[in-house]
Amino acid sequence: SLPPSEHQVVAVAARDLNRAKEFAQKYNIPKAYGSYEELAKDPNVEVAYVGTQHPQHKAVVLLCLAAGKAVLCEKPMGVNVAEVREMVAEARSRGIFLMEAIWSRFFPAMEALREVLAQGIVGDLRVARAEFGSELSHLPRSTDWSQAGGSLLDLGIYCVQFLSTVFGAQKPEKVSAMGRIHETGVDDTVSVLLQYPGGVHGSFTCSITSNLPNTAYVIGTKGMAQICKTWCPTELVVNGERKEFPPPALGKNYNFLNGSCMSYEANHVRECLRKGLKESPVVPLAESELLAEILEEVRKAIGVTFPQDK
Ligand SMILES: NC(=O)C1=CN([C@@H]2O[C@H](COP(=O)(O)OP(=O)(O)OC[C@H]3O[C@@H](n4cnc5c(N)ncnc54)[C@H](OP(=O)(O)O)[C@@H]3O)[C@@H](O)[C@H]2O)C=CC1
Ligand SMILES: O=C1OC[C@@H](O)[C@H](O)[C@H]1O
Repeated sequence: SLPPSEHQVVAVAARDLNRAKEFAQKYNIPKAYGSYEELAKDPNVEVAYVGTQHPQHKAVVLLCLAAGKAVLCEKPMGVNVAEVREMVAEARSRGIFLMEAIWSRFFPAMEALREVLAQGIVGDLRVARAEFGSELSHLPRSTDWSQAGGSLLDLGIYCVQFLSTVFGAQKPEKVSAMGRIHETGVDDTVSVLLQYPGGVHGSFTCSITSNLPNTAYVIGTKGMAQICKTWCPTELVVNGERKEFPPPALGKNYNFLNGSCMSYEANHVRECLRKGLKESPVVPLAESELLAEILEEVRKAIGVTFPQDK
């Protein structure tokens, strides 16, 4: 969907060559590989987008960094803090660009919200809340404990990143949580309360079995700003005034809502690379580590561990 003079998908890899070929043929991608290693060696690949399931992110990210590729890795970048710190350290030591694909931050509605907050239109902040609950039984990975399933890492991260955006990537002073645990051992539904510096409160609920309203809002001394669809917002309401930001209409089908908006983060990565940046100012690596710390603290509070935590 982006100008070929700026973005070209030059290769795709899967653990199975036939599936990679099938995908390449469907999307007119010149090269298909039967392993991630082969893609990482391809000199035509400048940036690797890692879209494996959560536990496989780290291995593929490290592989691509070692091959000198800039990396855009899907959220959550790691299953736990240790994984994220390892990837961040590797990218920094090699001086190679790495970004966690928190695509929400590149939606025009989120950019508009950041502007509203910067201008003080809702006054001094007091409370922020986010929700992301979606019945995900159609996604086997969502309840697969071996694949670090559950709501926190998959959906809760969007809520935490929203609160972190609102509260300036500050570390919460206190976190308390309660969770409903799925029969497979993953977190099913989790509600979290966070106290940020200055006595301001953040809270969120995430769920893989309940369809929640999925709005996110921030309230200050002069009013309220609210976005629809916490993870892929196309609407911002500020003190009752609604503004729409329709997604690019590309006439294609996507597996997930507002899929055409992934182009926003791809454009951002290109801008960062053209400026010679080694990380994104919008999704800084230190903030990816902070998000992982918060998610891990919540998992500990509700008693959920994954195989990758050993
Ligand atoms: N930004 C967004 O809107 C979205 C982001 N995501 C994120 O993208 C990532 C992928 O999600 P999604 O596309 O739904 O995942 P899928 O279930 O489609 O799996 C993606 C790939 O992961 C690999 N994989 C699957 N199962 C295993 C396994 N057991 N062991 C090793 N590798 C495996 C496969 O790669 P191969 O082809 O090589 O076999 C598969 O193609 C997740 O981290 C998720 O958080 C997901 C949806 C939306
Ligand atoms: O990132 C995501 O956004 C949409 C959800 O349905 C999906 O499971 C999640 O990975």
